[in-house]
Amino acid sequence: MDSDSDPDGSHVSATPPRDPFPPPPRPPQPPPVSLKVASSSSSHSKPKAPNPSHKAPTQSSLPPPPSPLFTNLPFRICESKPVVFSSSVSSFARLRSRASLTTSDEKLKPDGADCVVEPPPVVVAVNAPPKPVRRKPPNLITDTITSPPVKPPVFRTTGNGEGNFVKLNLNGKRGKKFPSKYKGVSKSRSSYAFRGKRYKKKEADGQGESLLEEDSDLQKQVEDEANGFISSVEDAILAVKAEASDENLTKLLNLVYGYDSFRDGQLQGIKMVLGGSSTMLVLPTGAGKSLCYQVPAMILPGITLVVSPLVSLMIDQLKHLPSIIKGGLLSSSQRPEEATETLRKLKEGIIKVLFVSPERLLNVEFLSMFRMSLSVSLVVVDEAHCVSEWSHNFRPSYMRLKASMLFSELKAECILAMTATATTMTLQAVMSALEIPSTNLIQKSQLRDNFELSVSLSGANRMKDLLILMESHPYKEIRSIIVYCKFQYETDMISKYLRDNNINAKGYHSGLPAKDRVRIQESFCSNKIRVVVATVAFGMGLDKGDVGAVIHFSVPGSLEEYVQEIGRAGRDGRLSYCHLFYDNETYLKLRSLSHSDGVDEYAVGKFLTHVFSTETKQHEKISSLVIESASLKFDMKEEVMQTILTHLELGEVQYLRMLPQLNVCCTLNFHKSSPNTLSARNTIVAAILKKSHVKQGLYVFDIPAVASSIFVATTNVLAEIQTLKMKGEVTYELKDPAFCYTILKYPREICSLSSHLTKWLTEIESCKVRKLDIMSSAAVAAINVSNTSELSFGAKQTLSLQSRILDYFNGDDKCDTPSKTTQNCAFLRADIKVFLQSNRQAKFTPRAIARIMHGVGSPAFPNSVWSKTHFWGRYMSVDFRVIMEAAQTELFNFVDRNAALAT
Ligand SMILES: Nc1ncnc2c1ncn2[C@@H]1O[C@H](COP(=O)(O)OP(=O)(O)OP(=O)(O)O)[C@@H](O)[C@H]1O
Repeated sequence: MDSDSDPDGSHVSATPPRDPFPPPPRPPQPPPVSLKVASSSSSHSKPKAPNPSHKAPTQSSLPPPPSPLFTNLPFRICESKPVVFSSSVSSFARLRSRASLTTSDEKLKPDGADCVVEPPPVVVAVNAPPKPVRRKPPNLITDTITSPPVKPPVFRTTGNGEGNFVKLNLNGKRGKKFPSKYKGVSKSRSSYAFRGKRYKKKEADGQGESLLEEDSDLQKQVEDEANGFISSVEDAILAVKAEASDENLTKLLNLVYGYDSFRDGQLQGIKMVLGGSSTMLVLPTGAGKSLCYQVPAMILPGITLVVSPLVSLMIDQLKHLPSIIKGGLLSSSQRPEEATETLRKLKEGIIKVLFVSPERLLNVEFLSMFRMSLSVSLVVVDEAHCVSEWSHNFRPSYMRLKASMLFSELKAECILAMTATATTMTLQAVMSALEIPSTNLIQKSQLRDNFELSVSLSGANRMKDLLILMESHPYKEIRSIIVYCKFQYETDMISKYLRDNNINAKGYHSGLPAKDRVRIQESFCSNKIRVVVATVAFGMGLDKGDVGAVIHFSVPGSLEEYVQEIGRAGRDGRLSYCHLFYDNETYLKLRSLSHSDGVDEYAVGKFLTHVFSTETKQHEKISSLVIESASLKFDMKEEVMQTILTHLELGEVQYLRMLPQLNVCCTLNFHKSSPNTLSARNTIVAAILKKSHVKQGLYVFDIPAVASSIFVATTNVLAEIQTLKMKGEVTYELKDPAFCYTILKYPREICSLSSHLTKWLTEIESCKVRKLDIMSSAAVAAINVSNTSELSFGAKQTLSLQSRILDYFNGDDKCDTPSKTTQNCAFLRADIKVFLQSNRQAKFTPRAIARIMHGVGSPAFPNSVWSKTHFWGRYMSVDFRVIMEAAQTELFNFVDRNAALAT
């Protein structure tokens, strides 16, 4: 970790916060002692009521904090003339030199005396008119005023620490001691340790005994404090159980989290859940949605299951659970021992909140465990927009989270779906899948109002523009910054460029080893790294309060993505800066990439024929589809095939049932007994011998085929060969990851099914493109805001983007936005003709040709091969559909010409 910090970084982290009246820090946590432990203890010393004078000063009780005005944007990003899409865009550097002429910047520094910012006159709350907001100043590195000391309340530990995360040893630091149960009471502990040293010396002086007594007094005091804390939490829980009043809930909140009041929407959500009503909760990023399931989890009798799309997100959420709530995690990427340990704790009733991936949740064994012995009070669907194919982040596995399944299989009593970014259409889809009545929607503004949003038009000099931005006020003073890019290579390139220019930056993307990613995130959170240059892989669920700026190096794929990413900034409520570099080339590149998941009816038909082709139409037979070869054969990405299969399982007709993914090809080597001897006493080995072919003395077979032939599950076959391996009888190797499924019903005709599926997938593809167009048009509109009224250019850009975002989330996102692609091109057809003639050996579809013309690879036409063609990416600016139509015509002509030549 040390290698990540450099002199620049340590300077950044050492600088005290600028704000003389900082918002209360995340309150200290109580000692990590579970309710279960507490209930066995009878001697509770009642806690002292937290002394109000010990609380951190709240915003309302203090003079208004200094805050910059909108007009303090450091530069005028662009003149208010319409954007012209050409490569010769105005450079940011030139724009900045124009900006330096505006004098207001100098006068209105963000740390300047008590200026209170009036909020922009835009409705930011759906249900409420805009209120004047007192903005907190941004987090800056040049702060010189130290914060007033904040005395922690008595029973809470300092910081949230590692909480449950460490106890479950999820960080993999095996061999390290678990932190002390009373780790939180750090002061007492350290003085205890110190005294331990003194004790040795004093012992010699004959004073050891009295010190020993003193130490045990301290230990007792710590234990009493912990017990007292638990006792008061238990009392507060009992009070809420008796009456879930605002007062009782607020008491519990204060006790466990140290917060004085609930934020907008929290109390409403908690009460709905406690009342057993399934609820859809839409609150902005950083609004505190997690609290809406954590508080009920303390009250409700059964387990709270939290379904999350990403393991990193789950780990983060587990880490942030208050220590009083015992949590656990189950995901498919876990080691078996970890999963076993979590399951044990679940069965013993130790775990109250279980984070689980959707795949794991729907695992047959998992479901049966719940059915048999565990009761689920609440199922939380986090990032619930993933349920809908109309969201920016659709996950096929989330499609399985249907209310019918959650209620019938898990016997869940209530569902809480949460998101910060969902359009009306997405919300409808989510609520319908989860059977949440429209009356149970709690929706607040989907955008916080502490962002200063800006956009500039950029071009070939984007890196330079970024550097200029980061070296100008206020960015140069901001302590923590995230720069979002679209491509992995950009993160390395830009972070290096920034480092070369003395900015402490690190690149982050999903291609990095997990331990490096964890290290970078930790270094960023502890301010050892100032700037993280990341792809979308960074930040989901990241709750670092003092991120002062988010910069988009490239246009995001949708307004949802933009809102999620800027949502990492200003989570402490302070004013934060979000700048977006818009460039036409990236927009076109992303638009092309939006077509990479598209499919044709022809390919879907071929795929379905394969899925439903079994020698004998045998029901309950386990079929498999080897991912790599199928992907090549049908020219479809793995996710697309998974989406189709999931639809076949969960659509109006259930054609099949998905089984866990598996490496299906097994190569077996017999070592001790001969294969025939073993098969005589083992039915699975007998079936293996029947279904294998022998290659160089090794038996090669398909696991699902063997399992089907003797009517057992694939897991039984795997378990058996594993047992034989333990006995030294065999060794084996597995390969070919595959989708496995059992057919329940054969479609009457493949044609109409493939046409129906293609229509659905094409709508999803168009939805993706439309989202990018809407994002792009919002950015361009902000660049083009006129600068005639008294509002500053920065304020106008903020207003422009805010209103676009809110309109989008509240309105009809199906409306068409004019595309910036060209609809025709004189040489297109002639070029396609030449392309076909020079690649006679390949079998193209119109889509494959359009992808090549757009410079987008696919499984059957990979970049590595096709980027060498002269036409690669040549028609990126021409609408994809226009190219497909031209390609179709030319393909027909090509076939006709060849047929004519042949006759
Ligand atoms: N009532 C409250 N008062 C003060 N702080 C709060 C309150 N509720 C939550 N918080 C704090 O707000 C921060 C953000 O909470 P949380 O991570 O739950 O947000 P979120 O809505 O899930 O955001 P995202 O959608 O971006 O993940 C946390 O640090 C949390 O402790």
